[in-house]
Amino acid sequence: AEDPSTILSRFQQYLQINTAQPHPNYYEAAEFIISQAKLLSLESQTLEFVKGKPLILLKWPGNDPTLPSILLNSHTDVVPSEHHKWTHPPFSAHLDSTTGNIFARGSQDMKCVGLQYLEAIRKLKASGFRPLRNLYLSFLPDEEIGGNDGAGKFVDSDVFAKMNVGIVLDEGLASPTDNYRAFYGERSPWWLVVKAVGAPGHGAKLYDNTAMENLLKSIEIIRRFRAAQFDLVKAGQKAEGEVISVNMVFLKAGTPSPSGFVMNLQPSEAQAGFDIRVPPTADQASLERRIADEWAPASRNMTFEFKQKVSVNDKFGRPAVTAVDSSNIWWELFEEASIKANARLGKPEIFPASTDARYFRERGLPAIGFSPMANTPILLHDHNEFLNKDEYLKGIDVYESIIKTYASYIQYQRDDASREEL
Ligand code: MET
Ligand SMILES: [Zn+2]
Ligand SMILES: [Zn+2]
Repeated sequence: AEDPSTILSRFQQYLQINTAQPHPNYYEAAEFIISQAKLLSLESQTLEFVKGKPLILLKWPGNDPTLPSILLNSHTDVVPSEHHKWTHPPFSAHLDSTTGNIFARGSQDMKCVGLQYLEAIRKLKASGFRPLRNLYLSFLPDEEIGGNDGAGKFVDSDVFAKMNVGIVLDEGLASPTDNYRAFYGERSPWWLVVKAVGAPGHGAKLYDNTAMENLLKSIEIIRRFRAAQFDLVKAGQKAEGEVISVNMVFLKAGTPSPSGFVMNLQPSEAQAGFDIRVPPTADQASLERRIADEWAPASRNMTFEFKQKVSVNDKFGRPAVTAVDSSNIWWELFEEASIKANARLGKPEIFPASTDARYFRERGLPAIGFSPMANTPILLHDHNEFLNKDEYLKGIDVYESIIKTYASYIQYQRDDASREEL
């Protein structure tokens, strides 16, 4: 077997490529991935649906290419970081020799997963394994800024249609406990801007219907809603992914002046932005009504606009979730493979944020969110994001088991039923 330090140094190499938004070095990442693919004799292809945003597609052909394929997805971009607030620079991929923790932006979200797929394939190849069905790996751009130019374009492409994908694996979250976490759905992002207008006037005058007052009423109502949702989580009645979250992310109002803002003028416009995440089981229409009637009512001189509004339903009008019971053979195989790898899974969950998996589920494809990181604090998008080297190495074995199980599964007629209706 290969020396773990060689495996880890490849991970570090990938982490050292600065693919932070808003200017990810996509081409350097692409070059690295393609060079790794070559060493593994995988077919590779660069797709540039949007200029400057390359998508890398790798293929390990199966013995029976007519069977639905497996897609192992990851994204190459990462979120920005405040370098000076980190103990080790975010692109140093520093390996702490005492703890074995590897510090880097992307160590959890989600360069770990992208390379673990490749390392698992390396091991399978070394053992002489041959996949029965086609196995694809996609390394997508754009995830952290919405995915429209990455996953969005990919799922609409002819290339994707020809791949005949049967199951997608995408990212999950770290787990602070011994159990790994698996996700069968995710909350839909609704990015809402509410705007108030009102009569401008002297800063000393008390009068009704100012823009500020109108906006503040909305903010109060939204805060009450937020608190009620949060209470359900705090009381243990609902998981994080099962409530509607709403967080104010900006406030904008006032008349600028050289020294800051004009202090004796009540502005005629004010706005606030909210990041709302809606569970797939939520009543979308009722939330829409709530926004129009209570959060931004025309009667209070308010308007609203969505910067992003992803439907909670798939293209068939059903909640965009993947079945995690015996009706979904891919879920059963996933569980079976985890047991074989000695990986304990918690109860499947709704991912509280958003991933590219939504683009696949929206098309009715089953997708499982999974990042094998147990005993790990959740640090995605945080300072000092890290992954322990042993967790990383263990994750490779878990993927080895999953890929082997998926790629050797022979689809019997019995199991075709659930796919057929797709
Ligand atoms: N993954 C990021 C998030 O959940 C960006 C997704 S685009 C809505 O915020
Ligand atoms: Zn992220
Ligand atoms: Zn991610």
